[in-house]
Amino acid sequence: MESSRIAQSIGIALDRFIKNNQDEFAYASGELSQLLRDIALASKVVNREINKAGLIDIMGGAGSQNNTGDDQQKLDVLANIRFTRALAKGGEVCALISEEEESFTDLNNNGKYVIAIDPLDGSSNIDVNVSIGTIFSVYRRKSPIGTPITEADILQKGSEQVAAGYILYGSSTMLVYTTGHGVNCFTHEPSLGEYFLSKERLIMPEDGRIYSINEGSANSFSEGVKKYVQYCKDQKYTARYIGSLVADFHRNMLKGGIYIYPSTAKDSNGKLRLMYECNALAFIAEQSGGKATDGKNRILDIEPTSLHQRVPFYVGSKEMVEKAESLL
Ligand SMILES: O=P(O)(O)OC[C@H]1O[C@](O)(COP(=O)(O)O)[C@@H](O)[C@@H]1O
Ligand SMILES: [Mg+2]
Ligand SMILES: [Mg+2]
Repeated sequence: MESSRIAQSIGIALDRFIKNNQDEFAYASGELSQLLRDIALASKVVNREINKAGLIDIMGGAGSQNNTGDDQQKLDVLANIRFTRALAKGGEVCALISEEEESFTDLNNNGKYVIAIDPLDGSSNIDVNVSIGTIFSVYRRKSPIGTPITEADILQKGSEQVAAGYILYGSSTMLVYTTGHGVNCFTHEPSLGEYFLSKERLIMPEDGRIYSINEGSANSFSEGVKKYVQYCKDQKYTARYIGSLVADFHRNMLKGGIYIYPSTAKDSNGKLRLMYECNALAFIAEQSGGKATDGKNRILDIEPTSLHQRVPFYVGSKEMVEKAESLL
């Protein structure tokens, strides 16, 4: 009796869900389904390694820097290898843009999709056992199959995404994604080694009472940002900042809140990268009823000019983002 109740209580498995919803995909011919499965598989391998962090030698710096000047952590490099390998083997992806690689990587010339990925998000939290993540965006290639990858394939606006998602390696491991038909969340069941649907067509609260911003840089915030932070305090909102974008975003999407990484004196365009952090979360935010801008412009309308460009990021509950914009 007990096992059937547990079986009943566990939602539908990711594979089955992808299959059942395949017709919703643009160009539904199975490749995008396979690609999502490849990402899920790689995330399980990375998850297993993260769970053993501290026991196996994956803590600490890798002794190298990536092209946005961040010190690479061993797990940044390892996660990058795992996802690159899984997508190369899967065969659906022609080019991969990664935070950890200077330029894009050619994978399968007959692949129909281009992926932009932040293999490990929240690197500063790896060694201290705080939630971290992976972020990915999926685009259709523009150039004919079998021909060389072009700039048009690589530098696409966020509004061109056919799918986007993230994996949150937290108290439980979750895969959250959209293909433009709402946002669905899957939770990893360790003993079965499979993802199961835990939240379907998730809706972000229109308003909220949580604000997430690194006030350590407050001295270099613009007057508008200072005004909005003060407004949040006057409203007695709760300040929450994990320092892992995926984790802060996920909490605010469930509870209602706003995450802000503004331009600062140090980074006039903020810190976060358009192609493999902001576009994916902007797509998910909008698909769950939220909003994502750079303070003025819709993130998904920003024309990318380089692989690793940064943008100021205001994302979360619609009314909170609009309030922030009104004070900027
Ligand atoms: O320490 P800061 O300046 O607040 O920055 C934290 C932000 O930087 C990031 O760690 C950047 O991402 P990466 O770890 O992938 O480089 C975000 O996850 C996080 O929100
Ligand atoms: Mg990141
Ligand atoms: Mg990263």
